[in-house]
Amino acid sequence: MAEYSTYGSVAVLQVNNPPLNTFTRHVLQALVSGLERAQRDPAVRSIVIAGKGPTFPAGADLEELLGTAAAPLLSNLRMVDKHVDTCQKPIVCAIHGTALGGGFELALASHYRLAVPSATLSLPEVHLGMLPGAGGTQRLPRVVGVKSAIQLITSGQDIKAQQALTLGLVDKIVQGDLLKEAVSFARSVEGRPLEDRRISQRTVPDADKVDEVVEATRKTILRKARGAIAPLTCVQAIQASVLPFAAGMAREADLMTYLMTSWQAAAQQYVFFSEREVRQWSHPRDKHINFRTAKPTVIKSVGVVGAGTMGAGITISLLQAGLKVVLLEVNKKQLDKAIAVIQKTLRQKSASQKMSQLTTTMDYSQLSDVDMVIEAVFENLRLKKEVFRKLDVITKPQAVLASNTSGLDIDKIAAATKRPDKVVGTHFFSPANVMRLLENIYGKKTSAETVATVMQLATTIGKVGVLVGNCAGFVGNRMLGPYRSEALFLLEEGVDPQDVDRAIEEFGFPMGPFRMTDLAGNDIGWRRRIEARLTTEHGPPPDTPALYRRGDRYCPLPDMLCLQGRLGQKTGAGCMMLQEAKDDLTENIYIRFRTDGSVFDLRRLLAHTKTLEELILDLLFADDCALLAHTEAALMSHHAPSMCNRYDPGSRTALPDPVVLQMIQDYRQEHGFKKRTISSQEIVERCLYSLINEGFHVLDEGIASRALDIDVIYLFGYGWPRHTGGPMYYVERVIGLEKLLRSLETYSARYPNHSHLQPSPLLRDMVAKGGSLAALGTTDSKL
Ligand SMILES: CCCCCCCC(=O)CC(=O)SCCNC(=O)CCNC(=O)[C@H](O)C(C)(C)COP(=O)(O)OP(=O)(O)OC[C@H]1O[C@@H](n2cnc3c(N)ncnc32)[C@H](O)[C@@H]1OP(=O)(O)O
Ligand SMILES: NC(=O)C1=CN([C@@H]2O[C@H](COP(=O)(O)OP(=O)(O)OC[C@H]3O[C@@H](n4cnc5c(N)ncnc54)[C@H](O)[C@@H]3O)[C@@H](O)[C@H]2O)C=CC1
Repeated sequence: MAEYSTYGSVAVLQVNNPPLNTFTRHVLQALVSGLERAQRDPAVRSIVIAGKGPTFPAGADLEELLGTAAAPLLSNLRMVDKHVDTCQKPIVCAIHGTALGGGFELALASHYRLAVPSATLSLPEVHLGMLPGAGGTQRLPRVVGVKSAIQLITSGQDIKAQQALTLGLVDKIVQGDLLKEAVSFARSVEGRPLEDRRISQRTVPDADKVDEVVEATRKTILRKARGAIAPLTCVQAIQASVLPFAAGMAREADLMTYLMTSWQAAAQQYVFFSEREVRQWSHPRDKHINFRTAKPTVIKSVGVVGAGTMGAGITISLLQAGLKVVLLEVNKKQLDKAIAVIQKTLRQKSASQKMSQLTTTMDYSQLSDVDMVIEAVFENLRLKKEVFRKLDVITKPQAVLASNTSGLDIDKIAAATKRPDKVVGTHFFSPANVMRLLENIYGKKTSAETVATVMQLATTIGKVGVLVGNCAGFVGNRMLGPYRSEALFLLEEGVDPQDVDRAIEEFGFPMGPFRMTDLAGNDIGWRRRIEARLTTEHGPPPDTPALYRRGDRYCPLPDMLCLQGRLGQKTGAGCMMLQEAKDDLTENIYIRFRTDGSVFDLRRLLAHTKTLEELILDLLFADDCALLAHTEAALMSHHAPSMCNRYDPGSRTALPDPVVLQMIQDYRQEHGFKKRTISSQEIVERCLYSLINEGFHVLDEGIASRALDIDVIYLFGYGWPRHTGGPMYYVERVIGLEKLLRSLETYSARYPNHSHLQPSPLLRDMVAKGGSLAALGTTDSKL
């Protein structure tokens, strides 16, 4: 637990609690005993504390901290802190690996800190809904000042050894044998006065600015982490660091108690464990196929097909993980643009050597040797099937073929090949090199080995892989459907897009549904609806009532906006919406043939073709002309105004657009909707409860095996506020299943034709029988 040894006058205490040397009460007890022994022994003149194996202690053991052992754990932790801080013999911490939370706090309580260059320090408690409650909020500001301490503690960010040296958090970076160096360092400081080495005795350097700093940070936190109590409570604790040390510690302890008993801390700790538990996947339809039984294929090289937004991001992710990539694109201009984006991003990450792992091509035969292909071409089933047919012929037989489709049928794509067992969905999220989620979709014939391979790929590239079943939209986008529909229905009834966004953002989402659509592009959903024959490029399908599709309520507002060229704010650089371009439709929508440079009005072309997708397909496969459709499609949206908001040139701030507001008002009038005042609570409930209700359907159908899979998808792919634990956790632990059911019953009685408000049978059943979401699923839960 804590091994004691002596090297002449130096006592060495090595924490030995593999794999992370976390502090359990027994580890802490052993540390206390070791410290007492060292203090008692007159032959010992200095002490070194280190971690055995791969790391210095990574903090308190969460399972103990959250369970019944919390009280003895905390009291032992305080005892260690006291022993260290008051010790009359110099204590040197020798840091390697990750000194996190209580581990870093122990180091701060010591007199000297040495670290290897690769060491990382941090106080990540805020991510667990807590604060650094072992003196971290009091000692860190005494070293780095209140301003930096607030920044480091409220972000929980990593501090690399070199940065720690600059900040004065470590005294020396050790290049060679850490323990040997620490012992000799300890020997060199024996007998020196210790008072100025005790951080607790120092004063905060920027104490006079504390109120100013706190006020400024509060505003940032309220904007960035709306609804989360831990960051603001951390600030309160840090604010107390200007008081005498003992008073500050007492304040820290009170605030820690408050946080530890809050529902948000429990929610965030659930997130921590769920993020890890999704790796322990099992096949929802056959529990014998799971992470233990299925062996992944080793992937060393990956082909990426399509160098658009997603292809470029996926390529960056793969290169950063050290994989070889062959990036294929049919449009030379697009390929060049992607290469520039990849180069720039890798350069920013100081990873230019990774570019040597990249081959770019327009020739499919270059994919003959890769271990796996990830397809990221346009979202069109016919095109994807065509691409997979080609890949099946060209790639080696054992290669895995994955599609990045955001919702198309994996089985249909697989059927285009002679290796459906090797076909799988790998749904990345935009920006693919930033977003942590990888939604992996197995088809009817996907083999266990293929599933294991893509789940392993997620880990290899630093993503959180979640295994889900195949259905339209899979888990994430399928649940988003009802949420978006309900947001639109709210517009019909009287609220403005900005009201909906505000309510959802106040709940904690970084962006409401309308700002999100503006950013992603309103045309994405439009194309999907056109493909699903819910609408056409010219308006509702013939003989279709304006407000209904297949018997269900439908809001055509987004289609109407698209028809007006209001496609949203694209994520591309320099993209902005110009007020003057609003009504300029024909100029934006065109396709240019490279052969003679002639420009065709897309609207006129469409009049002779079935769908926009089919037109693009025809052009892609035509030999006599190279299509600039992608560029033109981007152009279309670059120049078009946004769906619901106005963006001043150079700004991403959404402003209400009077033209859109007028259009919604006219629409209400035309369809006889009476404007009424709707509360933020109703907005949040109708949008989020309908999304969560769909989550119950998803569980019922076995598309997701566990509620935690859904939570992880929403937390890591859709910006669901982390402090609430995810949609399913939130509804069960905070709202209550019974309340959800009653609310859905009320809303569905009021809106009987909003089918997504009809409570799911699983929800009804669970309320009737008192079931719990945590109990559903396949693996043993830690919680
Ligand atoms: C007045 C009141 C006084 C209150 C005093 C409170 C004292 C405090 O200030 C409170 C604390 O210390 S809270 C803990 C702070 N430490 C952390 O948050 C570290 C969390 N861990 C990590 O970041 C990564 O695991 C890490 C970077 C360390 C390693 O990452 P890897 O990717 O290498 O490994 P993982 O897959 O994440 O982890 C391996 C297994 O270990 C489990 N685990 C990780 N951290 C744990 C921890 N702190 N406690 C218990 N289990 C932990 C993790 O779940 C995983 O388990 P399996 O999935 O079963 O393998
Ligand atoms: N953009 C997003 O936020 C997300 C998109 N997706 C999915 O990823 C896929 C790609 O989306 P984006 O990157 O946004 O599209 P995009 O339009 O930016 O890029 C598609 C690229 O594929 C290329 N392409 C077309 N046919 C090709 C072929 N036969 N061979 C090689 N390249 C070909 C195009 O020239 C274009 O560069 C779609 O299935 C989409 O639904 C998934 C998650 C998020």
